[in-house]
Amino acid sequence: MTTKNSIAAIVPAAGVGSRMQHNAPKQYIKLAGKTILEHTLAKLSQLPQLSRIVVAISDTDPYFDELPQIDSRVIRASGGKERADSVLNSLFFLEANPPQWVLVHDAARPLVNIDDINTLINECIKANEGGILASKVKDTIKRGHTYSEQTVPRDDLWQALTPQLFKYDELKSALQNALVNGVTITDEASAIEWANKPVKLIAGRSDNIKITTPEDLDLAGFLLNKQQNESAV
Ligand SMILES: Nc1ccn([C@@H]2O[C@H](COP(=O)(O)OP(=O)(O)OP(=O)(O)O)[C@@H](O)[C@H]2O)c(=O)n1
Ligand SMILES: C[C@](O)(CO)[C@H](O)COP(=O)(O)O
Repeated sequence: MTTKNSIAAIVPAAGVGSRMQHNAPKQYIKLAGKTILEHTLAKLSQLPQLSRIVVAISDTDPYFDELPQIDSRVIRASGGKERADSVLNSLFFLEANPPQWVLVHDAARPLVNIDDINTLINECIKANEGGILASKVKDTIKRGHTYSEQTVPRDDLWQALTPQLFKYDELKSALQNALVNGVTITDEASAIEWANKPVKLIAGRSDNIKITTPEDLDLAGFLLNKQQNESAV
């Protein structure tokens, strides 16, 4: 029996961080005194409406179990080959006692704003539709490889962020069907779109960056320190 409007978080944290070119997966890089994953989990622990926080971790990850416990709701699940596989594994992990909604948030996005997450949750539950945090594209976008072939009209272009919030049953079936059909899935919304279901776009702060390459670290470290100083006041 699924509790109405119950929400479980899923945190994909099983990547290797190849683009970061670091000797450990990027989610374990320390910024402002804690690992990126600890910062992200500390953010989600500020959401009382989350029943569980499932963290998808590689089975060969030697770091996660060494971290201090952030929140009693945090549970380790097995990651997968790709991000979508890690999310689907986490959905299967929850199937014995499924929530109504799942909030999927990248471990690599520790800067997320709590008010943005609450807005996403409130708007989606009010509309009874899934949705994502996204930020309007601010730059001119070009399509091409080594030469610009096209300037892409940007009036209705958004950059998808996380969290992404969807009904448990809808996301599980959409992800399974998309992956079985060989569809490239880089976020949960792309699976939901493939299933021809609506995805609400909720404007979120553009400093909710995904820490991906080395040049992201200085900015992320500065912003995490700033957030910690602000919350200490
Ligand atoms: N098989 C995977 C791959 C990625 N992720 C997670 O998905 C999030 C976003 O993915 P990305 O930024 O691409 O992380 P990596 O895959 O680790 O980075 P890279 O592509 O540079 O290897 C990260 O928190 C990452 O840990 C995951 O849980 N399982
Ligand atoms: C889910 C995501 O963060 C939305 O922008 C993005 O698609 C993850 O992509 P990645 O290549 O797995 O980092």
